[in-house]
Amino acid sequence: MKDPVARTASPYTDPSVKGPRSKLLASGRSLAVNMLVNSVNKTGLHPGGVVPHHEHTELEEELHEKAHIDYDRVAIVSVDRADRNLRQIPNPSVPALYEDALVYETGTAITSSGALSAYSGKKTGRSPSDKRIVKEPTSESDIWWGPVNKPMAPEVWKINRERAVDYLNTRNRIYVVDGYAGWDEKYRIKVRVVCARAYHALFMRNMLIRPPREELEHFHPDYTIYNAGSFPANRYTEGMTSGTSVAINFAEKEMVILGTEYAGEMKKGIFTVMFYEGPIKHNILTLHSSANEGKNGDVTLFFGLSGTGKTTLSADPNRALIGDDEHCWSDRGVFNIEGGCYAKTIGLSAEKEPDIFNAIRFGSVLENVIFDQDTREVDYDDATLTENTRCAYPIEYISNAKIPCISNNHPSNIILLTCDARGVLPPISKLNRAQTMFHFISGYTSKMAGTEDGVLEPQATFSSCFAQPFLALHPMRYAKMLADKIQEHNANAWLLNTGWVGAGFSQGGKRCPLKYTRAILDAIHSGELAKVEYENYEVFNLQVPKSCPGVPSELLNPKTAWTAGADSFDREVRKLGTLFLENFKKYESEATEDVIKAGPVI
Ligand SMILES: Nc1ncnc2c1ncn2[C@@H]1O[C@H](COP(=O)(O)OP(=O)(O)O)[C@@H](O)[C@H]1O
Ligand SMILES: C=C(OP(=O)(O)O)C(=O)O
Ligand SMILES: [Mn+2]
Repeated sequence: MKDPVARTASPYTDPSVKGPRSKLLASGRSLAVNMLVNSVNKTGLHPGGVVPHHEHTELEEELHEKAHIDYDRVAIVSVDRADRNLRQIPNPSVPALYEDALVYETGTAITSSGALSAYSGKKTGRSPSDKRIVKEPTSESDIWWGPVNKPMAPEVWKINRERAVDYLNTRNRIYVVDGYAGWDEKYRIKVRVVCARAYHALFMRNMLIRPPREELEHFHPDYTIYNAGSFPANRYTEGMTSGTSVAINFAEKEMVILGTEYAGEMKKGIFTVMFYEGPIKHNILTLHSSANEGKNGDVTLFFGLSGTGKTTLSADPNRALIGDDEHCWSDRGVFNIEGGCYAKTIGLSAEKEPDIFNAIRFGSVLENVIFDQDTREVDYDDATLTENTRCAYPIEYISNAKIPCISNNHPSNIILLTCDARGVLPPISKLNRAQTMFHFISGYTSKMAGTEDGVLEPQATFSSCFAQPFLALHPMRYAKMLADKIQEHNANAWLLNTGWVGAGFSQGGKRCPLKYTRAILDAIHSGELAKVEYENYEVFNLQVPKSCPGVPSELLNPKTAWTAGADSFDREVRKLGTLFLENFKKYESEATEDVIKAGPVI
């Protein structure tokens, strides 16, 4: 008999739901072809939601009927773990999650290196415009309201929460994963994830810190995530602008996900919780950065938006990995928030990124990759489904990870990563205090295709603290904390452009080869780069080295590196400089004079 759990609402995860994908699967074509056609032909899907409207009405009626018959099940998910006909699987093992994912989630498979390959359906990146914070008295006056944190009325929260819980309760199997966020016991929060897909459960098992078995027995979560991502929000619910909704309620300490199966929403949701609780409760600074530690215990932080190189550059054979994405800086040092890494896999190769390549094995979750049906070899160059192909693995899969992921030392080097598709910012510049604050508050990068829904080509973006989509409080609050910490601990700061050199993306330049970026980092860590001669880079007034071991000197100054003509160079420099100045206007009233003056001069 067919297990009723397979009756999920998404044509991506259920062949019995009529949709483009199920028809293709029935036709017996290879997965790669199905995926290819499917990614092009999404016309059967409602533009705003995961499920075509005509398909979900029938399903919804059924769900409502069930909910009325057995309404007290709502409480089962939220309070009571007892099994009343419903299979709740608390903290399943990795093999058990593999088995369930393979049986109940169409398209899921084991790849040749032993990783679990899963598909997130229509959403293959985060949906920042569908993120909401519940407006309630305990957090209202602290939250930085605006385009990042849009308010959700408590009534709407209740509707969405109940919709998610009802949906989860109609599943024959739901998974409960418990873990910690934060390696420092003093500051960590206990997180519970309740979800319908084994893929999501394994993802969060990898990304949270895995408690010892005995600590799971009496685990009382601080925060609970209800992930009903394969079921949409009701677009007619007030305030819903699409079928996707990602909402956080700081008073209830809950998060509800509807209408997106992209697993990254969960980890970044917890990150927002840490951006809220860190400064408010503990006076610690939450950072969108990776971190690693040298043999002498010197810590480097790599701040940067998605795609700038946090994950890639923090995995360094000469340095112990503390974490690849989310950290806190307390008065005791730096700790990782997560128990795993979430690496981009597009273009991945064993030669260029051996640590990450070797981490893709049994227990790792590959997301939205294409693999050969016969050999199960993954084609990491295939972006058919998305540029944002990913792998989530436990941090101990990186052989030189530092476990516990915490350092009692304060950072010696602060690296602000940017991926400038204009080729205007130098590959490396040394920053003084004021420049560090200017660039941290500005948070410039070129957003590349992939991680966020709808971004298809490089877009100049300014994202304060290199973390705007995740900030809970006003950016200046974090910036001031950073300034104090840098001052107190006397850290060096650098601006490192992992983006285009020689010319911009639109003039046919190319991205700085990874080997040069790594050589720059080696020179920073060995202390050599601090000793070379520097020159001033006009307009931006950045100090750039005249030489760096392992890097062709002509690449170091964009003016000498530029191959597309002096006119276009001047134009691009001015354009980017102007964008910086315009963006900074909104912070001028709160920034000090020296920081305002540290920007470009045109
Ligand atoms: N010079 C470079 N430095 C860092 N990453 C680079 C460079 N050139 C290409 N890349 C690629 O850019 C991507 C950087 O992404 P990632 O490290 O995941 O960023 P983040 O963790 O900040 O989101 C990787 O796919 C990496 O292979
Ligand atoms: C998972 C993410 O992190 P990053 O791209 O910074 O690695 C994200 O931004 O969704
Ligand atoms: Mn990353």
